[in-house]
Amino acid sequence: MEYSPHCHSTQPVKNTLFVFCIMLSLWVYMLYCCVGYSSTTPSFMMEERSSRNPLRPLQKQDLEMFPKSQSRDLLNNESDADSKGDGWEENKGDVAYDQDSGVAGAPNGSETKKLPQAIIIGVKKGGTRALLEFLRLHPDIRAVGAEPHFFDRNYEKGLEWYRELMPKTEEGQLTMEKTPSYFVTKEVPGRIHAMSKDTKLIVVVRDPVTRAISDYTQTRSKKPDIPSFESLTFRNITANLIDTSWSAVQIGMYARHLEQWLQFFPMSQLLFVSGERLISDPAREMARVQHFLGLRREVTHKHFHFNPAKGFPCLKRPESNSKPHCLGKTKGRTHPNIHPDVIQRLREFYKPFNKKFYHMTGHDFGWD
Ligand SMILES: Nc1ncnc2c1ncn2[C@@H]1O[C@H](COP(=O)(O)OS(=O)(=O)O)[C@@H](OP(=O)(O)O)[C@H]1O
Repeated sequence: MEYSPHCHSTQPVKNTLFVFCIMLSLWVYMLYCCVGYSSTTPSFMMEERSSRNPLRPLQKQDLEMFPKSQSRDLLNNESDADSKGDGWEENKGDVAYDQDSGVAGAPNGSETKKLPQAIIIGVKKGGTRALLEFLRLHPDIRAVGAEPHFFDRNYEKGLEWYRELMPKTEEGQLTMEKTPSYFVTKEVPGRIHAMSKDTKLIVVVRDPVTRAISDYTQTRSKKPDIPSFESLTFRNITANLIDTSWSAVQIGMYARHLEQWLQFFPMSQLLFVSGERLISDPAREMARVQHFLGLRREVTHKHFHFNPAKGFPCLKRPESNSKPHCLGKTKGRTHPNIHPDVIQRLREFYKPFNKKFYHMTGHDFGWD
């Protein structure tokens, strides 16, 4: 056998090649792992979401619609529990009232998402949630449960973004939403008019003094250390000067805000619902609202059951024996006792605004 020097000289090359191959395999394996990990990241997010809502994967709009911090005004513009659509206390899992879930009345092919034809534009703490939930009993109304805040906080997202938030409707059904801050936001009337000059506007109004206390009570429930209602009410207590820059006071100057709306809409397109009567005689107030919306009177006294312990009407389904459904704990909070002199001073302050408001609307709400 012939000895080959060539054979000896190729051995180191083979070794180097072998090491190179192993390193290359390791490198490819590591690369594969990295790509594999990043592709699983979104599905982790979906899993987390789907454990809470098995019907729908996480969507971009879920992250954008209610940014964590919406706070602007330390004392009043805090993100409200109601913004998320704080519904009925006892109907968790009750599909009959849950229009957003897509479970009740499964959509058929003819359903589409439309921009709202009617909007509850205010006022904060007026009883807007109760009104929206009462309206949702009507078969010809579909409403988004959460407050979209499109015309005041999300306008730059565009009308398509807004339309996407709406529930699907069939021909002849009305689309609605409620965002109580619209009534007091200067830019909103013009923006709603630009969407549709025919939009019907509903305002639930309540005695401005009680409304201010309700507003303060809500803020204090989240920030217990805020100053007293009395001290926030006055700009200068010795001069007896009311602080009109405090939004709890400012929102109740209804006549001022209404003037802004009347620059864009005729009075006939606005309906003022009494927050007080929505509690004492909900069926009558609902008859007015349904008439204004051009709908059959479907929601009637049969749907309401007054709960004496809560002091509010709750909803019942006339056709069933199930327990009436009441609004959740964030509605009907106990108000703090306010010094009677401060109440009296606020009453004097609001008197001219109320008088003007009664005159403008042609309706005495009986707050004075
Ligand atoms: N049926 C029924 N059940 C419970 N609560 C009712 C009802 N009807 C009207 N109200 C009154 O609604 C007040 C809250 O108003 P809003 O829903 O407009 O508040 S919010 O602006 O959306 O946070 C809330 O105010 P507070 O009592 O001050 O909490 C209620 O008085």
